[in-house]
Amino acid sequence: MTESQSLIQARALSATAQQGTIFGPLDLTVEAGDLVIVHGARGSGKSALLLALAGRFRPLSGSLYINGIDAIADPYAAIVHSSVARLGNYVAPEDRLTISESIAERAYLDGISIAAAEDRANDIEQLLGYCVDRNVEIEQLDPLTRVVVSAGLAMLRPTSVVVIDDVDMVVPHSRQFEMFECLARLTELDGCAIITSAIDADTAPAGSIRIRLGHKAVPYVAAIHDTPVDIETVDADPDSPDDPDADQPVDETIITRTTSQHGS
Ligand SMILES: Nc1ncnc2c1ncn2[C@@H]1O[C@H](COP(=O)(O)OP(=O)(O)OP(=O)(O)O)[C@@H](O)[C@H]1O
Repeated sequence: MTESQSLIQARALSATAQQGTIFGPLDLTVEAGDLVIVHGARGSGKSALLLALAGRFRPLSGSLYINGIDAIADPYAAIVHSSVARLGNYVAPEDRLTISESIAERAYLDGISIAAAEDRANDIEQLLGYCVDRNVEIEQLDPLTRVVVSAGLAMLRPTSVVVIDDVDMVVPHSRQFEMFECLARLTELDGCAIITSAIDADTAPAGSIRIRLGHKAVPYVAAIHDTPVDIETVDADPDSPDDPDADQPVDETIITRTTSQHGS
């Protein structure tokens, strides 16, 4: 059953629909503490790839291990090790619930006690160094806090892989570096990995893995890079608006890792 200690190990992973390739093929290795940013144009397959890396997309070609479990042969065993914080229009915290109510709802859905969920919420707040008023409704939160709370709710049940789609949808560009830093810090809670999607990844913090998908969900020749790799060192300075992948071909899947240390 166990192929490696990596949280995710994908080889030649791809998904295809009648219309053509949705994403891939790609090789990817994700370790504990990794923040991954899947980016690309609308329709490039970001949501589908996030679903796949959470063990919730079928059919897939290639191989995919989540926490050492073969997610293609045994998806129900694999999804126990992953959690979805936000996915397209299908999964998202309910706007009109308060934080307290959201914690209780997520506890119920994840089969843990409310007391255990509240303890975890306290641990998360301690890790991040700030508290959120539990009586505030989700829709009243500022956009950055809303993304971080979404991730936190998905981590009330200890998990290895958290996916959170469209993180840049509501958070202004000027705060995206801070948002990614918060998400990177959250990975320290259990040594999990957080996999996000965004249109751009120019605010990716140092140490994160960027996966740029080709622009079209149609057949294309993908450049496959075995990761983690240091294809290039990227200036993760939040003041630098340049997309480090901007000069790369747009029809390829490109995986890069910034400098080797988080936050360095
Ligand atoms: N299960 C599926 N079966 C068939 N086609 C699919 C499936 N999932 C996604 N697709 C198609 O794959 C393409 C990529 O969709 P996806 O939603 O993953 O892209 P995206 O990059 O997340 O887009 P957006 O930025 O708009 O959220 C779309 O054309 C979509 O219709």
